[in-house]
Amino acid sequence: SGALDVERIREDFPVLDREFDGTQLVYLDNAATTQTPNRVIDAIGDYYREYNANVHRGLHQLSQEASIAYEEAHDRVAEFIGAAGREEIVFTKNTTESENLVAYAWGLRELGPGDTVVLTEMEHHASLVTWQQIAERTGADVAYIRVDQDGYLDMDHAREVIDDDTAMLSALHVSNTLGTINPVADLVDLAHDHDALAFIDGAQAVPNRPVDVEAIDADFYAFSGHKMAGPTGIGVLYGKQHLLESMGPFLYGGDMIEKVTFEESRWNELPWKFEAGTPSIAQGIALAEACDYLDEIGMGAIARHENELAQYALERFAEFDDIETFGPPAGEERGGLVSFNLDSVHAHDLSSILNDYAVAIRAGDHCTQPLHDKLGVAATARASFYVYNTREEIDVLVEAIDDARQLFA
Ligand SMILES: Cc1ncc(COP(=O)(O)O)c(CN[C@@H]2CONC2=O)c1O
Repeated sequence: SGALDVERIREDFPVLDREFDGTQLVYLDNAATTQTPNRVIDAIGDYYREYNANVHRGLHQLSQEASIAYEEAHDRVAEFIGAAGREEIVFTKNTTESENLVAYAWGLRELGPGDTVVLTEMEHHASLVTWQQIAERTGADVAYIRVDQDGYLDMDHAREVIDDDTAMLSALHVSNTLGTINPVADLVDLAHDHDALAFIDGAQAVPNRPVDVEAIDADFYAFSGHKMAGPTGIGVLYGKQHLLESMGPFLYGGDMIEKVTFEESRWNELPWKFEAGTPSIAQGIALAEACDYLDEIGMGAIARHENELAQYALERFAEFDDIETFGPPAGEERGGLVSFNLDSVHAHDLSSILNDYAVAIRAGDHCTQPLHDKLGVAATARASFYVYNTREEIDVLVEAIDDARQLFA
């Protein structure tokens, strides 16, 4: 579809009308969390107002309605990412829990001395720390695919690092710090060439661009609802059915069982085996609504819009010789974010000054401390864009940065 009708889209997001001391909010922290459209907010309200009940088919009408809506939300998410069906869609709390589920339920049992988990230098702590810990517990090793000076994965190094000792590759689809879009299908092929599994962290991809997990051929794929116009408290783990069937549960308790005796327990069918206890029912139902909302805009159009804004931000930043930007060079496609530093002002100071102008960005390490060490910076400022952002908002950001520059001159 064509360009986004941003003005019309903005009407769906009440929070964008916020003003601080008469200054209109400019929300540019979407890689951290996106705002929530009325339709998604209403989906949550409707659940609690009209059919709040515990799920897994209690024998009364409300529970039937809640169960069906919650289960069908899995079908909708499967369709959104090109998965076969609900058996491959586990609802978790967030991307982090999805990563931990695989690390514990697959890694603890399958990894041992001599095995290697291959990560990338740009990994988010959700995967990097998780696999680092599981490797330590199992005696496995961890290796990192290098990132080059333009913020791209060094694929020659990837071909070297991924070898017959590799048991698992865990890689970002899109970097939340660099904006780099990784060649995930090629990475998965490399892992499969060496009989390794591949886990793709899609937290910054599913919300922002078309994702087809079967085309990528990922064994596992994770993302969060709150980064795709959905609520917090809901994340997704996609897993190939035969792998999820072969894995033991991650969390134990009610709903994830089929039969329990004093001697033993048998597990429920997929995906419920991995959904112990009362799930985030309203959030799961609202996530399906978010999928509808985004599909109506068009994921391809969203990716183009975000890249255009990122390129415009790079263009504006390039007007100043004291702004260093990170990630792929201007003109090369990237995710909808730009991390940058202003020479004379620490990212934290810049972020708090921008807040005085009602401009919301994020400053820090973005849960990629090893990458920041490699970049030689303690922190970066990051502007990240979504469907409701405009070029004019980037102009406001640049003007506010200029005021900050004067303040510290
Ligand atoms: C690439 C990536 N992986 C995993 C996560 C973890 O997601 P959850 O917090 O939903 O488990 C994030 C969150 N992004 C962080 C959160 O804030 N700012 C960021 O860039 C992320 O960007």
